[in-house]
Amino acid sequence: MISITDLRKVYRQGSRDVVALDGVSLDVPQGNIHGIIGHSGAGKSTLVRCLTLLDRPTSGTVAINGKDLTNVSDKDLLTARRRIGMVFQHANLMDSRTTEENVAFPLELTGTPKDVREKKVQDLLRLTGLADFAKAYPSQLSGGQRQRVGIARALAADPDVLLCDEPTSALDPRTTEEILDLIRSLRDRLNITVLIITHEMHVVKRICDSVSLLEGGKIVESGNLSEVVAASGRLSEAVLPLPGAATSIADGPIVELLYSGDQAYTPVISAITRTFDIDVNVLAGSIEELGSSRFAHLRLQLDPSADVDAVVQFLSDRGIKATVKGA
Ligand SMILES: Nc1ncnc2c1ncn2[C@@H]1O[C@H](COP(=O)(O)OP(=O)(O)OP(=O)(O)O)[C@@H](O)[C@H]1O
Repeated sequence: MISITDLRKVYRQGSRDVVALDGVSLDVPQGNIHGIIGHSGAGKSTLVRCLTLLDRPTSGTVAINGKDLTNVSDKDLLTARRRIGMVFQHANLMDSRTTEENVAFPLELTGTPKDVREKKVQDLLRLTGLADFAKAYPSQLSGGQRQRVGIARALAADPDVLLCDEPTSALDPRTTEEILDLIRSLRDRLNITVLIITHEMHVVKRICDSVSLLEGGKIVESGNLSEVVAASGRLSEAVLPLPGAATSIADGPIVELLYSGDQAYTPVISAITRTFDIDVNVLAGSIEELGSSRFAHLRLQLDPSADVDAVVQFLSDRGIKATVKGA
Protein backbone atom coordinates (compact mmCIF):
# COMPACT_ATOMS: atom_id res chain seq x y z
CA MET A 1 0.00 0.00 0.00
CA ILE A 2 1.20 3.49 -0.80
CA SER A 3 0.06 6.43 1.33
CA ILE A 4 0.72 9.99 0.26
CA THR A 5 -0.17 12.52 2.95
CA ASP A 6 -0.48 16.26 2.46
CA LEU A 7 2.42 16.39 0.01
CA ARG A 8 3.54 19.92 -0.85
CA LYS A 9 6.31 21.06 -3.13
CA VAL A 10 7.10 24.73 -3.51
CA TYR A 11 9.76 25.88 -5.96
CA ARG A 12 11.43 29.23 -5.63
CA GLN A 13 11.51 31.00 -8.99
CA GLY A 14 13.32 34.33 -8.73
CA SER A 15 11.42 36.27 -6.13
CA ARG A 16 8.23 34.20 -6.26
CA ASP A 17 7.12 30.81 -5.01
CA VAL A 18 5.63 28.28 -7.42
CA VAL A 19 3.40 25.78 -5.65
CA ALA A 20 3.75 22.64 -7.77
CA LEU A 21 2.05 20.29 -5.29
CA ASP A 22 -0.49 21.76 -2.94
CA GLY A 23 -1.41 19.16 -0.33
CA VAL A 24 -1.74 15.91 -2.27
CA SER A 25 -3.14 13.04 -0.20
CA LEU A 26 -3.85 9.61 -1.63
CA ASP A 27 -4.03 6.01 -0.38
CA VAL A 28 -3.63 3.22 -2.91
CA PRO A 29 -4.29 -0.24 -1.46
CA GLN A 30 -1.94 -3.16 -2.16
CA GLY A 31 -2.56 -4.68 -5.58
CA ASN A 32 -4.56 -1.73 -6.92
CA ILE A 33 -3.84 0.05 -10.19
CA HIS A 34 -4.39 3.77 -9.65
CA GLY A 35 -4.24 6.34 -12.43
CA ILE A 36 -3.26 9.96 -11.84
CA ILE A 37 -4.47 12.04 -14.74
CA GLY A 38 -3.79 15.70 -15.32
CA HIS A 39 -3.05 18.25 -18.00
CA SER A 40 0.31 19.82 -18.64
CA GLY A 41 1.49 21.81 -15.61
CA ALA A 42 -0.83 19.97 -13.19
CA GLY A 43 2.13 18.75 -11.15
CA LYS A 44 2.53 15.19 -12.47
CA SER A 45 6.30 15.33 -12.98
CA THR A 46 6.80 16.97 -9.62
CA LEU A 47 4.76 14.20 -8.00
CA VAL A 48 6.87 11.56 -9.75
CA ARG A 49 10.08 13.25 -8.57
CA CYS A 50 8.81 13.42 -4.99
CA LEU A 51 7.63 9.79 -5.04
CA THR A 52 10.94 8.54 -6.40
CA LEU A 53 12.79 10.72 -3.90
CA LEU A 54 14.68 12.51 -6.66
CA ASP A 55 13.27 15.66 -5.14
CA ARG A 56 12.50 16.23 -1.47
CA PRO A 57 8.95 17.47 -0.85
CA THR A 58 8.62 20.77 1.00
CA SER A 59 6.33 18.99 3.47
CA GLY A 60 4.15 15.89 3.72
CA THR A 61 4.99 12.22 3.58
CA VAL A 62 5.11 9.23 1.24
CA ALA A 63 4.86 5.87 2.99
CA ILE A 64 4.95 2.36 1.60
CA ASN A 65 3.36 -0.31 3.79
CA GLY A 66 3.53 2.14 6.67
CA LYS A 67 7.22 3.02 6.24
CA ASP A 68 7.83 6.72 5.64
CA LEU A 69 10.23 7.21 2.73
CA THR A 70 10.41 10.97 2.91
CA ASN A 71 12.33 11.16 6.15
CA VAL A 72 15.08 8.67 5.37
CA SER A 73 18.66 9.82 5.69
CA ASP A 74 20.76 10.33 2.54
CA LYS A 75 22.57 7.12 3.48
CA ASP A 76 19.35 5.08 3.28
CA LEU A 77 18.01 6.86 0.20
CA LEU A 78 19.14 4.23 -2.32
CA THR A 79 17.53 1.39 -0.38
CA ALA A 80 14.33 3.40 0.05
CA ARG A 81 14.22 4.19 -3.69
CA ARG A 82 14.30 0.48 -4.54
CA ARG A 83 10.84 0.08 -3.01
CA ILE A 84 9.45 1.95 -6.02
CA GLY A 85 10.19 0.53 -9.49
CA MET A 86 10.06 3.15 -12.23
CA VAL A 87 8.77 2.77 -15.78
CA PHE A 88 9.28 5.81 -18.00
CA GLN A 89 7.85 6.97 -21.31
CA HIS A 90 11.08 5.85 -23.01
CA ALA A 91 12.75 2.75 -21.60
CA ASN A 92 16.20 4.45 -21.51
CA LEU A 93 18.04 1.16 -21.98
CA MET A 94 21.79 0.83 -22.20
CA ASP A 95 22.53 0.30 -25.89
CA SER A 96 25.68 -1.74 -25.28
CA ARG A 97 23.86 -4.26 -23.10
CA THR A 98 21.59 -7.09 -24.19
CA THR A 99 18.07 -7.49 -22.86
CA GLU A 100 19.19 -9.78 -20.05
CA GLU A 101 22.12 -7.53 -19.17
CA ASN A 102 19.83 -4.49 -18.98
CA VAL A 103 17.43 -6.34 -16.68
CA ALA A 104 20.34 -7.61 -14.57
CA PHE A 105 21.76 -4.12 -14.07
CA PRO A 106 19.85 -3.15 -10.86
CA LEU A 107 20.78 -6.55 -9.39
CA GLU A 108 24.46 -5.95 -10.15
CA LEU A 109 24.22 -2.61 -8.34
CA THR A 110 22.93 -4.35 -5.22
CA GLY A 111 25.64 -7.03 -5.40
CA THR A 112 23.18 -9.88 -5.93
CA PRO A 113 25.11 -13.16 -6.40
CA LYS A 114 25.45 -14.27 -10.04
CA ASP A 115 23.37 -17.46 -9.77
CA VAL A 116 20.50 -15.66 -7.99
CA ARG A 117 20.74 -12.83 -10.53
CA GLU A 118 20.61 -15.12 -13.54
CA LYS A 119 17.58 -17.02 -12.27
CA LYS A 120 15.80 -13.78 -11.39
CA VAL A 121 16.50 -12.30 -14.85
CA GLN A 122 15.24 -15.41 -16.66
CA ASP A 123 12.07 -15.39 -14.50
CA LEU A 124 11.49 -11.72 -15.32
CA LEU A 125 12.06 -12.26 -19.04
CA ARG A 126 9.48 -15.06 -19.03
CA LEU A 127 7.04 -12.90 -17.05
CA THR A 128 7.32 -10.02 -19.51
CA GLY A 129 7.25 -12.14 -22.68
CA LEU A 130 10.92 -11.53 -23.53
CA ALA A 131 12.39 -15.03 -23.19
CA ASP A 132 13.19 -15.17 -26.93
CA PHE A 133 14.95 -11.78 -26.85
CA ALA A 134 17.39 -12.34 -23.98
CA LYS A 135 20.47 -11.87 -26.20
CA ALA A 136 19.08 -9.04 -28.34
CA TYR A 137 20.40 -5.49 -28.10
CA PRO A 138 17.99 -2.54 -27.74
CA SER A 139 18.55 -1.55 -31.40
CA GLN A 140 17.19 -4.97 -32.41
CA LEU A 141 13.96 -4.55 -30.43
CA SER A 142 10.65 -2.82 -31.23
CA GLY A 143 9.40 0.07 -29.10
CA GLY A 144 7.01 -2.25 -27.29
CA GLN A 145 9.74 -4.82 -26.62
CA ARG A 146 12.05 -2.10 -25.28
CA GLN A 147 9.28 -0.98 -22.95
CA ARG A 148 8.92 -4.60 -21.77
CA VAL A 149 12.63 -4.61 -20.95
CA GLY A 150 12.14 -1.38 -19.00
CA ILE A 151 9.30 -3.00 -17.05
CA ALA A 152 11.33 -6.16 -16.34
CA ARG A 153 14.23 -3.98 -15.14
CA ALA A 154 11.87 -1.99 -12.89
CA LEU A 155 10.74 -5.24 -11.26
CA ALA A 156 14.24 -6.65 -10.75
CA ALA A 157 14.68 -5.26 -7.25
CA ASP A 158 11.27 -6.64 -6.12
CA PRO A 159 9.70 -3.22 -5.53
CA ASP A 160 6.48 -2.81 -3.54
CA VAL A 161 5.16 -0.22 -5.99
CA LEU A 162 5.48 0.11 -9.77
CA LEU A 163 5.37 3.79 -10.73
CA CYS A 164 4.68 4.21 -14.45
CA ASP A 165 5.20 7.73 -15.82
CA GLU A 166 3.39 8.04 -19.18
CA PRO A 167 4.36 4.42 -19.97
CA THR A 168 2.61 4.29 -23.34
CA SER A 169 2.77 7.87 -24.62
CA ALA A 170 5.48 6.99 -27.13
CA LEU A 171 3.78 3.82 -28.41
CA ASP A 172 1.30 3.13 -31.20
CA PRO A 173 -2.26 2.17 -30.19
CA ARG A 174 -1.81 -1.61 -30.56
CA THR A 175 1.45 -1.69 -28.63
CA THR A 176 -0.14 0.56 -26.01
CA GLU A 177 -2.85 -2.04 -25.41
CA GLU A 178 -0.23 -4.82 -25.16
CA ILE A 179 1.85 -2.92 -22.62
CA LEU A 180 -1.20 -1.98 -20.55
CA ASP A 181 -2.36 -5.60 -20.58
CA LEU A 182 1.13 -6.66 -19.49
CA ILE A 183 1.06 -4.23 -16.56
CA ARG A 184 -2.33 -5.58 -15.50
CA SER A 185 -1.18 -9.20 -15.76
CA LEU A 186 1.93 -8.39 -13.69
CA ARG A 187 -0.31 -6.84 -11.04
CA ASP A 188 -2.51 -9.97 -11.10
CA ARG A 189 0.47 -12.28 -10.69
CA LEU A 190 2.62 -10.28 -8.29
CA ASN A 191 -0.11 -8.35 -6.43
CA ILE A 192 2.07 -5.27 -6.83
CA THR A 193 0.61 -1.79 -6.33
CA VAL A 194 0.73 0.26 -9.53
CA LEU A 195 0.57 4.04 -9.94
CA ILE A 196 0.19 5.26 -13.51
CA ILE A 197 0.77 8.93 -14.28
CA THR A 198 -0.84 9.85 -17.57
CA HIS A 199 -2.62 12.53 -19.53
CA GLU A 200 -4.58 9.91 -21.52
CA MET A 201 -8.01 8.80 -20.36
CA HIS A 202 -7.95 5.59 -22.41
CA VAL A 203 -5.05 4.37 -20.24
CA VAL A 204 -7.22 4.86 -17.15
CA LYS A 205 -10.20 3.19 -18.79
CA ARG A 206 -8.18 0.21 -19.95
CA ILE A 207 -6.51 -0.86 -16.71
CA CYS A 208 -7.08 1.35 -13.68
CA ASP A 209 -9.20 0.33 -10.71
CA SER A 210 -9.24 3.88 -9.42
CA VAL A 211 -8.24 7.32 -10.61
CA SER A 212 -7.39 10.81 -9.36
CA LEU A 213 -7.60 14.06 -11.27
CA LEU A 214 -4.61 16.30 -10.52
CA GLU A 215 -5.08 19.98 -11.23
CA GLY A 216 -3.03 22.95 -10.07
CA GLY A 217 -1.08 20.67 -7.74
CA LYS A 218 -4.21 19.37 -6.02
CA ILE A 219 -6.25 16.20 -6.34
CA VAL A 220 -9.66 17.59 -7.23
CA GLU A 221 -11.50 14.29 -7.80
CA SER A 222 -10.58 10.76 -6.77
CA GLY A 223 -12.13 7.34 -6.35
CA ASN A 224 -12.65 3.99 -7.97
CA LEU A 225 -14.07 4.13 -11.49
CA SER A 226 -17.69 3.52 -10.46
CA GLU A 227 -17.44 6.21 -7.76
CA VAL A 228 -16.06 8.86 -10.09
CA VAL A 229 -18.61 8.03 -12.78
CA ALA A 230 -21.46 8.27 -10.25
CA ALA A 231 -20.12 11.59 -8.95
CA SER A 232 -20.88 13.12 -12.38
CA GLY A 233 -17.92 15.46 -12.19
CA ARG A 234 -15.18 16.11 -14.72
CA LEU A 235 -13.76 12.58 -14.54
CA SER A 236 -17.21 11.19 -15.20
CA GLU A 237 -17.48 13.36 -18.33
CA ALA A 238 -14.02 12.22 -19.40
CA VAL A 239 -14.71 8.52 -18.81
CA LEU A 240 -18.11 8.56 -20.50
CA PRO A 241 -18.11 11.54 -22.85
CA LEU A 242 -21.23 12.49 -24.74
CA PRO A 243 -20.88 14.26 -28.07
CA GLY A 244 -21.45 18.01 -27.85
CA ALA A 245 -24.85 19.64 -27.81
CA ALA A 246 -26.98 17.32 -29.86
CA THR A 247 -29.77 19.16 -31.62
CA SER A 248 -33.16 18.05 -30.48
CA ILE A 249 -35.70 17.16 -33.10
CA ALA A 250 -38.69 18.26 -31.08
CA ASP A 251 -39.56 20.26 -28.00
CA GLY A 252 -39.45 18.32 -24.80
CA PRO A 253 -37.36 17.97 -21.67
CA ILE A 254 -33.84 16.60 -21.96
CA VAL A 255 -32.69 14.20 -19.27
CA GLU A 256 -29.19 12.80 -18.78
CA LEU A 257 -28.85 9.37 -17.23
CA LEU A 258 -25.75 7.99 -15.58
CA TYR A 259 -25.62 4.48 -14.26
CA SER A 260 -23.39 1.51 -13.71
CA GLY A 261 -23.30 -2.09 -12.57
CA ASP A 262 -26.57 -4.05 -12.58
CA GLN A 263 -28.61 -1.00 -13.62
CA ALA A 264 -26.66 -0.88 -16.88
CA TYR A 265 -28.52 -4.03 -17.94
CA THR A 266 -31.94 -2.48 -17.24
CA PRO A 267 -33.92 -1.89 -20.45
CA VAL A 268 -34.34 1.68 -19.35
CA ILE A 269 -35.89 3.26 -22.42
CA SER A 270 -38.60 0.67 -22.89
CA ALA A 271 -39.32 0.85 -19.14
CA ILE A 272 -39.93 4.64 -19.40
CA THR A 273 -41.93 4.29 -22.60
CA ARG A 274 -44.20 1.58 -21.19
CA THR A 275 -44.67 3.07 -17.74
CA PHE A 276 -45.43 6.61 -18.87
CA ASP A 277 -46.81 5.88 -22.33
CA ILE A 278 -44.55 8.51 -23.91
CA ASP A 279 -42.03 8.62 -26.76
CA VAL A 280 -38.34 8.79 -25.86
CA ASN A 281 -35.66 10.00 -28.23
CA VAL A 282 -31.98 9.06 -27.67
CA LEU A 283 -29.87 12.17 -28.44
CA ALA A 284 -26.50 10.76 -27.42
CA GLY A 285 -25.10 7.80 -25.57
CA SER A 286 -21.92 6.23 -24.29
CA ILE A 287 -21.74 2.73 -22.86
CA GLU A 288 -18.43 1.30 -21.66
CA GLU A 289 -17.23 -1.93 -20.12
CA LEU A 290 -14.58 -0.86 -17.61
CA GLY A 291 -12.91 -3.56 -15.56
CA SER A 292 -15.71 -5.89 -14.51
CA SER A 293 -18.46 -3.24 -14.61
CA ARG A 294 -20.53 -1.66 -17.27
CA PHE A 295 -21.23 2.08 -17.30
CA ALA A 296 -23.76 4.03 -19.29
CA HIS A 297 -24.32 7.73 -19.97
CA LEU A 298 -27.36 8.65 -22.06
CA ARG A 299 -28.95 11.91 -23.12
CA LEU A 300 -32.65 11.43 -23.75
CA GLN A 301 -35.37 13.73 -24.94
CA LEU A 302 -38.80 12.97 -23.55
CA ASP A 303 -42.16 13.64 -25.11
CA PRO A 304 -43.24 17.29 -24.42
CA SER A 305 -46.21 15.93 -22.46
CA ALA A 306 -43.96 13.93 -20.09
CA ASP A 307 -44.13 14.44 -16.34
CA VAL A 308 -40.37 14.85 -16.09
CA ASP A 309 -40.25 14.85 -12.28
CA ALA A 310 -42.08 11.53 -12.20
CA VAL A 311 -39.67 10.06 -14.77
CA VAL A 312 -36.65 11.24 -12.76
CA GLN A 313 -38.16 9.69 -9.60
CA PHE A 314 -38.91 6.45 -11.48
CA LEU A 315 -35.27 6.26 -12.60
CA SER A 316 -33.86 7.20 -9.23
CA ASP A 317 -35.97 4.41 -7.61
CA ARG A 318 -34.07 2.04 -9.91
CA GLY A 319 -30.64 3.37 -8.91
CA ILE A 320 -30.22 5.46 -12.06
CA LYS A 321 -29.03 9.02 -11.63
CA ALA A 322 -31.08 11.34 -13.83
CA THR A 323 -30.55 15.06 -14.31
CA VAL A 324 -32.92 17.36 -16.18
CA LYS A 325 -30.98 19.49 -18.65
CA GLY A 326 -33.84 21.71 -19.79
CA ALA A 327 -36.08 21.62 -22.81
N1 LIG B 1 12.24 23.10 -10.96
C1 LIG B 1 11.19 23.92 -11.01
N2 LIG B 1 11.30 25.23 -10.67
C2 LIG B 1 10.25 26.05 -10.71
N3 LIG B 1 8.99 25.67 -11.05
C3 LIG B 1 8.81 24.40 -11.39
C4 LIG B 1 9.89 23.44 -11.39
N4 LIG B 1 9.38 22.24 -11.78
C5 LIG B 1 8.07 22.43 -12.01
N5 LIG B 1 7.72 23.71 -11.78
C6 LIG B 1 6.37 24.30 -11.90
O1 LIG B 1 5.48 23.45 -11.16
C7 LIG B 1 4.24 23.29 -11.86
C8 LIG B 1 3.99 21.82 -12.11
O2 LIG B 1 4.94 21.35 -13.07
P1 LIG B 1 5.08 19.82 -13.49
O3 LIG B 1 6.24 19.74 -14.42
O4 LIG B 1 5.11 18.97 -12.28
O5 LIG B 1 3.71 19.59 -14.29
P2 LIG B 1 3.29 18.35 -15.24
O6 LIG B 1 1.87 18.02 -14.88
O7 LIG B 1 4.28 17.27 -15.13
O8 LIG B 1 3.34 18.97 -16.68
P3 LIG B 1 3.81 18.24 -18.07
O9 LIG B 1 2.75 17.21 -18.36
O10 LIG B 1 3.79 19.37 -19.06
O11 LIG B 1 5.16 17.68 -17.85
C9 LIG B 1 4.35 24.13 -13.11
O12 LIG B 1 3.76 25.40 -12.85
C10 LIG B 1 5.84 24.28 -13.33
O13 LIG B 1 6.15 25.47 -14.00
